[in-house]
Amino acid sequence: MYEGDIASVLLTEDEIQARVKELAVEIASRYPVGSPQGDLLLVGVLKGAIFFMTDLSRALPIPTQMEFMAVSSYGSSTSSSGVVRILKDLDKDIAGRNVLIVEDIIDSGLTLSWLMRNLSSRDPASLQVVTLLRKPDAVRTDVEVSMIGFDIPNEFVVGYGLDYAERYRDLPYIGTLDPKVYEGDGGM
Ligand SMILES: O=P(O)(O)OC[C@H]1O[C@H](OP(=O)(O)OP(=O)(O)O)[C@H](O)[C@@H]1O
Ligand SMILES: Nc1nc2[nH]cnc2c(=O)[nH]1
Repeated sequence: MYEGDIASVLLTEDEIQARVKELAVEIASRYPVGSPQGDLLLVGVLKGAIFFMTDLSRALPIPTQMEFMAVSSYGSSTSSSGVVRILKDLDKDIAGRNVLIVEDIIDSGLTLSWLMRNLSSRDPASLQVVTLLRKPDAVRTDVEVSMIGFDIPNEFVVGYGLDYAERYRDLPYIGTLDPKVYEGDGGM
């Protein structure tokens, strides 16, 4: 699939799945079952986190509920516009709940720091973040992310939910794109 478009495989399907299971154990140890705040509420950030969210929720040995929010700051470019837009808001009130934001990637950190501010203002009992991937620039942002799948180099990656111009999300692994794909698009 996508013959010739992928320059290198950064994380194989097996590596991703093994790490997701480890993260699930870590998360379960942080949230006691039967807490007065009810089941842990996973807030998946669409569209990129879709596969991470579904794999993680099924690997978690504790009951969870799911909400989704769609935000966009990239459009069809490979760098953040810096302007975060809500494309779909949560369906439910999160006041008093234990909320875990499920992100696919933290790159500039703009999306996450905006999300943290936005969701904190809705008075959850607790608000934490798990991200599958983190890039070097994200380390400089003010948001504390305690659960990280992989620290990756500063390269534009696709697959396992991550797209370039809406393509490649359906790859089961994470890889880098051959420059020929975005040359001429003005995206990089
Ligand atoms: O740390 P940042 O530089 O803000 O980048 C991270 C965000 O960028 C991607 O979303 P995108 O806006 O591309 O939307 P998508 O998930 O629908 O592809 C990704 O899913 C993160 O949410
Ligand atoms: N597909 C994709 N989306 C991103 N959003 C922020 N960084 C990235 C990246 O490296 N790849």
